[in-house]
Amino acid sequence: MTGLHTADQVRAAEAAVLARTREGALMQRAATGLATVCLRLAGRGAGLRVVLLVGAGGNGGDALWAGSFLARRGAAVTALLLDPDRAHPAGLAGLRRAGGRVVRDVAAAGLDRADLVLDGITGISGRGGLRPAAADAVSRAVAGPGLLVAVDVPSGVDADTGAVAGEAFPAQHTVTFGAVKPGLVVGRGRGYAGRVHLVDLGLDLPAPSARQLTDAEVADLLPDPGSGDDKYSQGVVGVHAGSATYPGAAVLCTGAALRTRPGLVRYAGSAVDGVRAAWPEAIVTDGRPADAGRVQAWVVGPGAGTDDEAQAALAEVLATDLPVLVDADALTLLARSPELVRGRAAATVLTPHDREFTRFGWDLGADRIGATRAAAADLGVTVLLKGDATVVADADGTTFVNGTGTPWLATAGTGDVLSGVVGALLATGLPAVEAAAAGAHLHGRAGQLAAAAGPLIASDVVAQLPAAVHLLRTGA
Ligand SMILES: NC(=O)C1=CN([C@@H]2O[C@H](COP(=O)(O)OP(=O)(O)OC[C@H]3O[C@@H](n4cnc5c(N)ncnc54)[C@H](O)[C@@H]3O)[C@@H](O)[C@H]2O)[C@@H](O)CC1
Ligand SMILES: Nc1ncnc2c1ncn2[C@@H]1O[C@H](COP(=O)(O)OP(=O)(O)O)[C@@H](O)[C@H]1O
Ligand SMILES: [K+]
Repeated sequence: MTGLHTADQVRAAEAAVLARTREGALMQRAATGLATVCLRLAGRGAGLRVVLLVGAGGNGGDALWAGSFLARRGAAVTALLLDPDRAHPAGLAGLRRAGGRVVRDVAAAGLDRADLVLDGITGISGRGGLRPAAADAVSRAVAGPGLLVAVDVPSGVDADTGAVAGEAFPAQHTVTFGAVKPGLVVGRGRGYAGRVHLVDLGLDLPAPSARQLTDAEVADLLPDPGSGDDKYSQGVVGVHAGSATYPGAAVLCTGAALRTRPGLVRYAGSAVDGVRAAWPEAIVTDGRPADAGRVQAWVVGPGAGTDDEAQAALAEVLATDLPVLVDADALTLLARSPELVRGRAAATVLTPHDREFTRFGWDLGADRIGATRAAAADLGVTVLLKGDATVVADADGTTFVNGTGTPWLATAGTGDVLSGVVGALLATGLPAVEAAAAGAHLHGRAGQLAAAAGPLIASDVVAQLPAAVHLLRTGA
């Protein structure tokens, strides 16, 4: 598990270490880790042309100390001071002692011929978009040839939310200290962080504010059937999806449920012919959900339409004492009568994309974790907010950020596949927030496998689910 810790959590943990170590020791530990990653990425120290973008705070201090370390390894290091009067004094003196050059004029920094640019403008205390001088230096760094490495957090990115208010440093790598911050893996910040490298500072951290699952953890949530299992004991999932006009959603959702946990999938709805033809393994009825037979969880909504019949089916499954996943058209219906889920005793999982999310009247600003948590608390449900980094939150605040997937998943029908995957996991009896987070992880891995063969369509993701389960278990 990767724990995601907020800036305040890291600051508090750092304060405890600062109180018992000599001055500067923690920063030098961070800077040594940073320089070590830089040497690995660059492949050499000798002759390396390094430019440090140095802001007014501790983040600039890290860059300066890492610069002295690199200079001692033979690198030609230039520090560009963006706020010269406030540059970290000890870090600056250290760099000068190591033979580094210090400039105030961006034109003199050599960004047009740098091998490596270290962004030490702002870290966890940065606020808002970059100020003009910093923004100018960043755009020159981007135009130049150097590898772009952010120190702790890409400057201009909010460490907690990933919000980017103006200009920001588009890092290829981010070397972060003590803990991974949420803003590096969610929202727009994810795109600015590039590959994230964690330098362990030995901090005593509290419980993380959010978590990212690993392959092995998701594999543990998907145990193989045992000798005592039969087709019912692994959890039976019911799917109410599709319509005569949109049979595809029913086929994708049912197929995804079968490919995730092929015990038994029951389908109820008007796309019955299409489902039967595609998946002879499913047990189908063209009647209402109540006619389908016993299930342990329901998926309702993909392609199901918003007519009276769809409304009745939604009300019917929500009136059961079973876990229910509400997606797509059923979200449009639910947004009109959210009282249907308030106070349900069994779990309800909502899987909106951005437009479906705002239909509930919830604000979706730049803080996707905060918005998802607030929505979950509002209705007392589990919310899975889709996106390039899908966020899952429970009403009690438990939060996961998904770390798998590919932009190729931005294609019609992949959301229907996700519903089937999560529905199947809900039927196995997993707590809703774990089923949703594990389902998003598995769906993303299946998408990555499908994308490896070229542009993917949603049925490719269904086809790759068994291989993705294998990958989670074996790493291969
Ligand atoms: N205190 C310590 O011993 C340690 C500090 N660490 C580093 O220190 C950082 C935190 O340092 P600070 O709290 O001093 O603050 P930061 O270095 O994160 O930045 C705050 C400074 O940047 C300026 N600033 C804020 N927003 C800006 C914007 N939009 N454009 C331009 N400038 C802006 C402010 O004037 C402020 O002085 C961490 O991210 C980490 O890199 C690490 O070295 C770990 C140890
Ligand atoms: N840029 C992206 N990068 C990664 N995954 C994405 C991206 N855009 C969308 N996805 C994923 O693709 C799926 C799309 O779901 P959805 O919008 O409901 O599509 P549909 O309704 O056509 O099935 C979600 O799982 C979402 O997280
Ligand atoms: K930075």
